[in-house]
Amino acid sequence: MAQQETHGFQTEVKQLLQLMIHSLYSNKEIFLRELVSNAADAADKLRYNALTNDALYEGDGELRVRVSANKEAGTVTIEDNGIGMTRDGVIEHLGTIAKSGTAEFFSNLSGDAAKDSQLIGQFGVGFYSAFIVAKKVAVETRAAGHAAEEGVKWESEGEGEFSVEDITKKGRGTKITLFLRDEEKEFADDWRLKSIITKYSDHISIPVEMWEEGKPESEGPDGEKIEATEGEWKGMNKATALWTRNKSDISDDEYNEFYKHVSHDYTDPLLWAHNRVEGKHEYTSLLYIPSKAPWDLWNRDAKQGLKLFVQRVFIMDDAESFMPSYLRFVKGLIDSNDLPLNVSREILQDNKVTQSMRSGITKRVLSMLEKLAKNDAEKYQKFYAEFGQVLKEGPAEDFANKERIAGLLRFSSTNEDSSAPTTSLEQYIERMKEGQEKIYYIVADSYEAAAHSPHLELLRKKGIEVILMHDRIDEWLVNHLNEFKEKKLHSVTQGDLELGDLEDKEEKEAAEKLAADSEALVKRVKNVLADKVSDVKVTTRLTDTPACVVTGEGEMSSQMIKLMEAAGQAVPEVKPLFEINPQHPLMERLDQEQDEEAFADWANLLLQQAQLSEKGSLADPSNFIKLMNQMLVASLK
Ligand SMILES: Nc1ncnc2c1ncn2[C@@H]1O[C@H](COP(=O)(O)OP(=O)(O)OP(=O)(O)O)[C@@H](O)[C@H]1O
Repeated sequence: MAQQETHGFQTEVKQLLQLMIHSLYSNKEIFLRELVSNAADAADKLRYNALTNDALYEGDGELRVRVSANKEAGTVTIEDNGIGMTRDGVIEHLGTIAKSGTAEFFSNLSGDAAKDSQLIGQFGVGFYSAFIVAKKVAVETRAAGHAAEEGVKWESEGEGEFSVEDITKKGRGTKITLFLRDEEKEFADDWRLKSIITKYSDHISIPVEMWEEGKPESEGPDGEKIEATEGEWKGMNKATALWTRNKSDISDDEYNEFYKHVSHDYTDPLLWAHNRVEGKHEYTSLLYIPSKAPWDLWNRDAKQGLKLFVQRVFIMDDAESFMPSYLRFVKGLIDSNDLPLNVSREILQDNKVTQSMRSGITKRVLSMLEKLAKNDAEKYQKFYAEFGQVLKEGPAEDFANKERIAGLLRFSSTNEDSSAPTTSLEQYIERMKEGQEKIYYIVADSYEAAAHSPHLELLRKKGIEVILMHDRIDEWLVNHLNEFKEKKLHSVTQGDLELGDLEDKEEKEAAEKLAADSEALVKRVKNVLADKVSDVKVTTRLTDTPACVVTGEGEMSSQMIKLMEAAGQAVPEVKPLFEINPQHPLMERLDQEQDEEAFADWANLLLQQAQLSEKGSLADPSNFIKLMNQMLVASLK
């Protein structure tokens, strides 16, 4: 059945090909890194499958990849004896992109080559990068364990379609031939290929070989005879698994290249930690923090996790059981000596060894970040800008490490004039006023809304710092983070301000006197707003604003209500507490209003104003405008 078929590429593949050719031209040589990387993965997969079926080796267990060039023909060939592909595999893997969220990713590209090339790099170009330099690519492959006649040849010019055809291929594995574009013929050169391989492939754990021509018999400098040598395939790389080597023998470049191999990322990592752990469980971990967030960081179905090896044998990609979700940006691998070689995802899920390793690895990442924050604040800021939001999921997810995670968080604060998150809770505590016992914070929709909130008036006047939270996740965060270093976190928009010793005796007395003097006003306001508010009180937090609304301690905050409403959830009606500032001219004016109807209008207007400032919207905006206009007309008379 030597049938040849033509297939169309999945739309996203066409887009990827287009974009790649146009945006990665300044970094063409990566095609070799990607293809050698795939060959090494194919060798890993074969080894894994052969664990339970030794026959797959077909008598050839020396896995390697060979790279060669043909100058006359203008071709480069990369050939491996790894797992190979079946006909169905070829059509699936070399015709589609299997990552979830791919279509969405492509719809977000801007069309600006420079910007898109960054994104494409993060997306991972893989096999298709062959078309950066090739006008045509031929893949001949045969899956391990299948008959020689079950080989397949895939061919494409990288435009809309590709063909597949049955062939006979004696050797197992995959041979990829690149027919170079005229302007890329420089790559069909052994020296050029060799220099790229040495740059990119030292960390690859199987030999990457090139053909070395034999030399005829010759004469040495003293006339002695030098024997002829035969041509042979020679390894160009160290070919030992990088993580098994001594740290001191591994260069930064090698760590960087290895990162690109395991992560399919395109940029250098920000940071890594390589450790051999001994004791109850033995394992090696090589953990990387990327410098850029991947495109699918927020995609629920995105693959995450570490590459898992057991006694140096590759077991699986994306082993998610070793890392909590709030550290899902960490890439790298672990190599365990304690897990069985036939371990599966299911077994990993509730396994004592996994749990103990997970706890060790989590702590390792946290200390890596703590060290970075301490030693290189600038680099930490870079990290935080990419992954801070994810880290904020930590306190809710990982109770045992709550305090350490909280220590890694950064916020905007009234201590700074910028929205940049640079304040740590530790710094906040260091700057706390004498007598201050709580960490004050506010959560709002934006930095501006938080920084300009009337709830901060008194605190600002007293020089008390407030943490300004304005990320979507912050409300969720403070729901799970009640204290840090034994200091309670206290919302300035909920319940009493609770200034404790920050208020001196005279202030307290003055406040009590004001409250007593305003009793009548409070009562009148309560009367007219009875069905709209839970209570009316004299404020302790305002100085320049006539009134504000707050929610009670333990009640749902207005920010939480907003989030739930936005998510389309039913929210129980919570009546706010209305706080008035009797010293404000508007309140003084209200106090003197004799006409009860006008008084009610004023009170309603002030309540709606306070709600608008708190929520950014009103349930009945036209009523607000009507009242407002009514007042304006009255003032014109
Ligand atoms: N030399 C090879 N031998 C066997 N299978 C291969 C080989 N090269 C590619 N494949 C198959 O094709 C798939 C797609 O490869 P491709 O390089 O496009 O993506 P990837 O390696 O899965 O991920 P990424 O795009 O992030 O590099 C691989 O997952 C693998 O199944």
